[in-house]
Amino acid sequence: MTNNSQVTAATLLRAKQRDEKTVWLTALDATSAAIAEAAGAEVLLVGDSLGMVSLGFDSTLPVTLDQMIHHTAAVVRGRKSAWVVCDLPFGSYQKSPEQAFDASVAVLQQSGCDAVKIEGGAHMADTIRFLAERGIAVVAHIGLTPQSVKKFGSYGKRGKSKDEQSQLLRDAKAVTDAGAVALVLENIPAELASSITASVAIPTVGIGAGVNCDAQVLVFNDLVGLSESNPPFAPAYADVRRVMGDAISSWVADVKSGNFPK
Ligand SMILES: Nc1nc(=O)c2c([nH]1)NC[C@@H]1CN(c3ccc(C(=O)N[C@@H](CCC(=O)O)C(=O)O)cc3)CN21
Ligand SMILES: CC(C)C(=O)C(=O)O
Ligand SMILES: [Mg+2]
Repeated sequence: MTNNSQVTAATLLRAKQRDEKTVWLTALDATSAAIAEAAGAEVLLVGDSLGMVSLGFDSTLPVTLDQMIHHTAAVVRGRKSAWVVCDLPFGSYQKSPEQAFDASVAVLQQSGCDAVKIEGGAHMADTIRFLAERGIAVVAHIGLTPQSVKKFGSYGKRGKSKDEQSQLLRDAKAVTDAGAVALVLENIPAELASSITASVAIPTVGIGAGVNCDAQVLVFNDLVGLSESNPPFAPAYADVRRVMGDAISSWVADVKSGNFPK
């Protein structure tokens, strides 16, 4: 899937059916979108993790719908053919299907993105169905759901007990039946992610969920080594934080010593 045609939900479904991996990456703005897409990312997820990696919050809870729209519109301006998904932020969709519909309409109209993502399983199935029946592409997200960190108290692995594992399997089926077009599986055992992937028709997108998912996603800043620290499941493939720091400190030294401009 490396041509320039527009990526759609159907592209991702076809890839699952052909057993081809797809690559998702978060993007924050037009620059990160262009870099990610040029390097081969097929889906750009404007994750609410941007509240932590770009906006300096200590969780994703303070992120607002307007902030998500602002960043998503920039990502849309920076992409060429990638599918752009916007995380609906905490508080913008949990109250009712109608509230989720209004938030989705605002995001789709004001940013030009392609799909919305919501956290939650069986308890969000009515909302997913409400949106899907009205023509909205919805990505679901189960396992570790960071917007519930105040309830669970940590970002630890989910699906460790048998009970939790069967609940997550039920969640995956419920969001699939409700019409979700893809399903993010975050920080769950690889074997569980593997059985979920085999038991649902829609593509699964793993982050900390092992190799047997249909797609993988990471947070842009973690992947390039720009974050101060990474989750245990997110390896840094470069040390961009050091590269940037070195460039800036060389320039600072040149300014101080009168060697800039030359
Ligand atoms: N930069 C960044 N990358 C992410 O992947 C990310 C964010 N931010 N912000 C929102 C959430 C939070 N995420 C996290 C953060 C920490 C762990 C982590 O350290 N997990 C440990 C256990 C931690 C604990 O028990 O408190 C683990 O072993 O799973 C996992 C996911 C994933 N998401
Ligand atoms: C890591 C992905 C799945 C996410 O929800 C985010 O970046 O906010
Ligand atoms: Mg998120």
